[in-house]
Amino acid sequence: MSQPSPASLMAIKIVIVGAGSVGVTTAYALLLSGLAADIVLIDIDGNRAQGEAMDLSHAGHSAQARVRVGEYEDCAGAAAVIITAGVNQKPGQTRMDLVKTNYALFQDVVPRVASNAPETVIVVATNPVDVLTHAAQRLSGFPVQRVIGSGTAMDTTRFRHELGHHYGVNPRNVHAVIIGEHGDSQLPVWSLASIAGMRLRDYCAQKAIAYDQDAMDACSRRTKEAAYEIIRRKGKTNYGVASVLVSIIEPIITNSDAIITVSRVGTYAGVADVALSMPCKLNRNGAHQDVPLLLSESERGQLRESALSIKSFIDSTKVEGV
Ligand SMILES: NC(=O)C1=CN([C@@H]2O[C@H](COP(=O)(O)OP(=O)(O)OC[C@H]3O[C@@H](n4cnc5c(N)ncnc54)[C@H](O)[C@@H]3O)[C@@H](O)[C@H]2O)C=CC1
Ligand SMILES: CC(=O)C(=O)O
Repeated sequence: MSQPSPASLMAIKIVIVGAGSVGVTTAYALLLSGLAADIVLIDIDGNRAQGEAMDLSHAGHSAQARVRVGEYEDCAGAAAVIITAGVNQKPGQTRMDLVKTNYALFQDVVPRVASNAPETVIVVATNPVDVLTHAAQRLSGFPVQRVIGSGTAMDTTRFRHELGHHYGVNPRNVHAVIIGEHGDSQLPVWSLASIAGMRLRDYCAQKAIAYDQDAMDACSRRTKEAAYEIIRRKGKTNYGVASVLVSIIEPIITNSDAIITVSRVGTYAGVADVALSMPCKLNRNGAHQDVPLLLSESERGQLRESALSIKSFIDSTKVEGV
């Protein structure tokens, strides 16, 4: 697969549905990345979106790149459509508390995206992201690989940050993933976590330091609770997710086969027709699960619990006939 030239990158259009906090921070990060020439914001509050687009336009560092307000017809020809529209958590709420409101919104938004951009890749950020990734796939009728939830890419970033801080290494050089739900039933894959090609216990042995299980548990606990802690203090999260969304968009645009933990519809630990996060290969055709992750028995059990939990919320949206 060939990489697009800088000239063809400049023809790339990305649409962001939802010009709230996550949407505009993502537009800003995308603009500064230089990956897209045409960034289109769609929001029910057209006036505010217009103001955001005007402000963002002045932040571009390329005369060719622009940010503008659009309608659903502008999704035509987009390399990806990112959906960030919807209510966010208030302090103390879980992501699943948002399901009813945001599912209803997806019933309106997704068919309009899909009918105008039948070849695009949909990237879902709205919470609860796994349930809504499943909804977006069903409502769009797209193949599963072309509907991606940002999923635990966010949690994996936080987890690597925690481990990198603990071991004193750059988080980019920590190979460790969070899988399952982008939410309370997520799980760290300790059996595969490594630094410098060594599993964590071997890394500690080689460094002649103790492997501290309590410290590791604290890293995964802080990862799981990060959004709650941030929302308790500032009412929302936006910078981390914007950066993660750009890292998901980049391999779609550049067709570069990056491996990222994103959410996708599939069968996981024996639970069929559910969306959750596993490491996927990302390219212009979406997210591909080529190789099943080698999990320990207990990790597989936890993954099944996570899948069943998400599935129960997916089923609740079906029961209500929405
Ligand atoms: N996946 C992740 O890691 C993260 C997900 N989120 C989620 O992203 C979503 C958005 O969060 P924020 O940007 O903070 O909320 P926000 O309230 O700042 O923005 C939401 C935007 O959606 C727009 N909107 C509402 N209904 C719409 C419709 N029918 N069509 C088009 N636009 C519509 C609103 O006008 C508003 O501009 C929430 O569900 C939140 O939980 C937030 C942070 C991280
Ligand atoms: C809000 C949310 O889902 C997050 O920051 O992880």
